[in-house]
Amino acid sequence: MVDHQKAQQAVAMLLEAIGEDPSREGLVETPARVARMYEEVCGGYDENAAEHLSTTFHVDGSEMVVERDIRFYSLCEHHLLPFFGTAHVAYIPDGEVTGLSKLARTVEVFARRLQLQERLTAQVADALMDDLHAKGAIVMVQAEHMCMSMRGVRKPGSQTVTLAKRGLFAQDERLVDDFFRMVR
Ligand SMILES: Nc1nc2c(ncn2[C@@H]2O[C@H](COP(=O)(O)OP(=O)(O)OP(=O)(O)O)[C@@H](O)[C@H]2O)c(=O)[nH]1
Ligand SMILES: [Zn+2]
Repeated sequence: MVDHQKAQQAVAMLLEAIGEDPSREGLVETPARVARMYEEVCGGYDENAAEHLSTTFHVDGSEMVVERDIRFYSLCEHHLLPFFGTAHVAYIPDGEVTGLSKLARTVEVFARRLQLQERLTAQVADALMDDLHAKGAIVMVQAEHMCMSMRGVRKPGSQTVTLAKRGLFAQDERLVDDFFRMVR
């Protein structure tokens, strides 16, 4: 939960710090709006991947399940600027599959926080292993970081690609190749 009073004070101070007048008409409501925005974009702190992944269905086989092109928005913890792109998530079930939407929900749980792309990628893979008890999990994230596009090194369009492999995917390169074929 966001402390709205604290967030509003902080935003008002930031507006003053950049030379703005927080009391001018267009800005009067801004601290409250920004506090509400953080409630939404950092809502993942109040959520638990294990709850989403507890919706399961029995299956006989253990074939790979892939959910690809899951669009997400997150915030980089260094600059508080967005990074956004797509996640491809796959796992090898151990008798239980989860609802398809729960894979995207798991991405949301970890994206709606202050993040590093590497940690986001790893946390989704770890949740599939720990909470869904998958035999293997693999997560590939491709994203553009606004802190590299609109400021700093100013390289719009460059994409950061991260990969996390767990369980069977860490042991068998052929499974990784299958995954890459399926998400291409
Ligand atoms: N590994 C990693 N780095 C990130 C991520 N998001 C932003 N960064 C980087 O974090 C670094 C912070 O570097 P610093 O030198 O402390 O900060 P800075 O002076 O603002 O750096 P510049 O962005 O190079 O101007 C930068 O290189 C960013 O590109 C991420 O998700 N993962
Ligand atoms: Zn950044």
